[in-house]
Amino acid sequence: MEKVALIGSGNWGSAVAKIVGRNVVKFDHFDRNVKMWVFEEKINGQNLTEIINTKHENVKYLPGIQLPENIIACPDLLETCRDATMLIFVVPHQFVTSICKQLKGKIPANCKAISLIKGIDVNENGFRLITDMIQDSLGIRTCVLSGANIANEVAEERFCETTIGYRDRSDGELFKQIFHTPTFRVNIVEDVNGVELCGALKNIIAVGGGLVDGLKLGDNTKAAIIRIGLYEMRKFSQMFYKGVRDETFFESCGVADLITTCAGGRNRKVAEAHVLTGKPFDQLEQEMLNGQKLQGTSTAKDMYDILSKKNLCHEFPLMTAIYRICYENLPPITIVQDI
Ligand SMILES: NC(=O)c1ccc[n+]([C@@H]2O[C@H](COP(=O)([O-])OP(=O)(O)OC[C@H]3O[C@@H](n4cnc5c(N)ncnc54)[C@H](O)[C@@H]3O)[C@@H](O)[C@H]2O)c1
Ligand SMILES: O=P(O)(O)OC[C@H](O)CO
Repeated sequence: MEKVALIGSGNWGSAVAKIVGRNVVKFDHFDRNVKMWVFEEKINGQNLTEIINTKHENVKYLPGIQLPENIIACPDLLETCRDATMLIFVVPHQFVTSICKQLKGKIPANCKAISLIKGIDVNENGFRLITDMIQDSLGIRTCVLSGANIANEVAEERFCETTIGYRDRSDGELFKQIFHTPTFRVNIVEDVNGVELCGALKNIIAVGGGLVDGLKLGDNTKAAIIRIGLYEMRKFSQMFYKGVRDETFFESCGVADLITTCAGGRNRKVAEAHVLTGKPFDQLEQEMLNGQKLQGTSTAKDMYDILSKKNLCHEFPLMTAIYRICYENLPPITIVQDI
């Protein structure tokens, strides 16, 4: 019997909880109850976990969407994961290190994981993919899921696709069972690194998409940013991870996610507001996202740290320009002057 646990309950975590809660009851080999770890907070004096478990709605991060009653919100990370055999990591990437530290040695040996996180981990020793962090620190095989998946649209059951990257095909197929629905179509591919890098790097390009929207440069410019962005994403991925496949960039995790995120994502929205108001990104994140996290600016910084250390900035002019606009106060128009 497989037992699924969700680590995270933000906008995407809650949308995914709706899918997973409904899917596990369709198969005999899944336990029907799914615990979901919630980073506890008070909403009008009441714990968010209590609200989710009574109202069956995450009123802060996914308001208006009913969650299945077999999704059980839990404020204790170890309690959530203690007897799980399938872990779904769906938190902003900056929190993964601390979560893995807490889980080390505390989860069953037969556990498998999947990361729905779009970001990379950079420290003084270099950078790591989130799936590698989870796999190395917990000693469990880890897949990745990434695609053109704006959480609210997925939660409203509007048709879309997504991509699961696996190392072991049986893991890919098992995870597909808990995610695939007629309106959330899953394709599985044997390219964990490629799928994950697409999801992480597209957040930087989404900031670029928002900058050109704020500058009102029009659709041709936006298309150019998307094309150059896709080119730099593939170049970086294949430069650092030799097995990354060209075909992965044609999956939902690749070109489709880039289009969606440059059209309707949070990174795009906040970057546009940065141009229109002149306010810094961290202030706009606070003002506009109601506790949700922006990933694109911090990933742009992470990328710049990697590229500058390796003297490669000139090979990635778009990502470098986006970093400089976000962190060195360069005027937004330099996005089209420096590429
Ligand atoms: N929202 C989307 O449309 C979407 C879609 C696909 C992928 N993703 C990716 O999914 C991942 C999770 O994003 P999200 O949208 O679910 O989150 P979010 O930005 O909506 O919410 C932030 C979450 O972080 C939690 N949090 C705050 N402080 C914390 C701490 N110290 N430790 C642990 N958790 C803390 C909050 O409680 C909240 O659940 C990200 O990597 C994101 O890029 C998001
Ligand atoms: O809202 P964003 O910019 O974090 O993007 C959300 C998803 O990653 C789109 O697939």
